Amino acid sequence: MRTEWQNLSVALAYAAAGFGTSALLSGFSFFPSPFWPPAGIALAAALLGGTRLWPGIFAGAFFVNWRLFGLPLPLAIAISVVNVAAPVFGAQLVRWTTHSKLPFARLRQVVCFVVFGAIVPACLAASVGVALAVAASLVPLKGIDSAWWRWMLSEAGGIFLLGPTLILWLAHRRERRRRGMPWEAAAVATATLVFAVAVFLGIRAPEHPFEGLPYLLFGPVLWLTVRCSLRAATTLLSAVALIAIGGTLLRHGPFHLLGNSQPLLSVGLLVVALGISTLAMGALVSERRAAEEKLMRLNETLEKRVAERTEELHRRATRDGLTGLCNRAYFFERGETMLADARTSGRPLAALIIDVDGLKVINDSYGHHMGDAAITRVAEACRTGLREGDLVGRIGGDEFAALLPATDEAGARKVSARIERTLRLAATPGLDVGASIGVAVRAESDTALDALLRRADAAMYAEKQNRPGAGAET
Ligand SMILES: Nc1nc2c(ncn2[C@@H]2O[C@H](COP(=O)(O)OP(=O)(O)OP(=O)(O)O)[C@@H](O)[C@H]2O)c(=O)[nH]1
Repeated sequence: MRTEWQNLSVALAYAAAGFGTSALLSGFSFFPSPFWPPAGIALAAALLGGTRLWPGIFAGAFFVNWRLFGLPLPLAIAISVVNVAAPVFGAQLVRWTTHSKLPFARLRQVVCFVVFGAIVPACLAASVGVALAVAASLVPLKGIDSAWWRWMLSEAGGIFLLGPTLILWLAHRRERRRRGMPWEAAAVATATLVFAVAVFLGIRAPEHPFEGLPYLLFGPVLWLTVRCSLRAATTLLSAVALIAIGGTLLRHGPFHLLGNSQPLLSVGLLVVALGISTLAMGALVSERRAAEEKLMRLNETLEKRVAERTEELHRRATRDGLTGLCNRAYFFERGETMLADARTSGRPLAALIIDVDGLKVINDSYGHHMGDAAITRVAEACRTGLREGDLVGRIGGDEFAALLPATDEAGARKVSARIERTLRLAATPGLDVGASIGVAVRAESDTALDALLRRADAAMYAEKQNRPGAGAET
């Protein structure tokens, strides 16, 4: 059902554009028309709808050729077939070569659109159309080349007049907006339209000061392309082109100064040149944005990796690889700070030295992996036995140290007992690990951590002497 409605819309749009064009151009010889906007409608339909919209294009073209131009039925059918075949073929070529219905994001796509979507269909339509017109004696043999150029340029002009604008509006692609952009677009578009009206409608041809004025239009149209959006730029281009056509038909505007007999073809050339420049510039802007976005994503990934690596390096520099506790260097670095804080505040600070019992025996009897497991178990017991805010580290092969802020000797002994109990509870068949723990508390004379730890070490040694035989069991 949707396809039928779309075909009907295409047919009506094509017929209305053909009707409007022929009404506008009634003062000119209409065959071939010097400007053909329905070609833009046909290309947009073929590009967005694919081959399924050919009946709509054919119906619109047939109405125009038969009823409006009054061509004999066979010629009307033949030219309508050309009117369908050229855009459908061109659109298929564009889709094959760009893999897109919206071929304006890359410069390569724009080149494909210009060549396959505009030049190829325009040349195809002009060649077959003029041949048919000559065969039907509508165009004299000696006027074949001018008819061909006129037909070709009118198709190409029609395509650039409406094609990209229709495609961009009908594709419903959401465009990224910048703050303030609508105001900027409105201001530039209004100024440009006023300028176009002044140049093409305001001044009659003989009084026109300068035939090059229309080329100033490149500025604002390209401005909109770069600063706002391609859709805004092509819409402005379509509006300016309609003003230029209207003014030129009324014998106003600068193109009558050129002394050529086909001023509308000059309008057509202007529209084609403006259209190609706008699409090319739009593609360059879109490519630059895509590159910037890619760079931003790369940057984010890189920053994430650097943060991860930094964290990893910090972990390796400060942590013991086997137990995950602070390593010796980091324990001393943080421990000195804790001692300094305790000295400043006058609060107690307790130190524990925890030494694994009989690790050598475990290693020798059961292998180093069991020795490692014993070390890990003691580390785990220390971790669970301590509070948050305490500091614990592995400062030697089988030796751990802990600093307990705001803790006196009695408190430290409780912690020591807790660690020993945890170790006893963790005993498993095959691995019974014990540890000797020495306790010391900060003295006023302790200016460095070493002194405090040495006293705790001596206490641990004394403890170890009292409980010989700690080690492994099977
Ligand atoms: N498996 C393993 N063994 C280690 C590691 N670091 C040190 N050791 C070993 O631990 C043992 C420590 O020996 P000692 O200082 O005599 O201590 P011990 O055997 O526990 O004896 P006591 O402390 O008197 O109970 C040595 O054999 C070291 O090789 C380690 O990371 N893994």
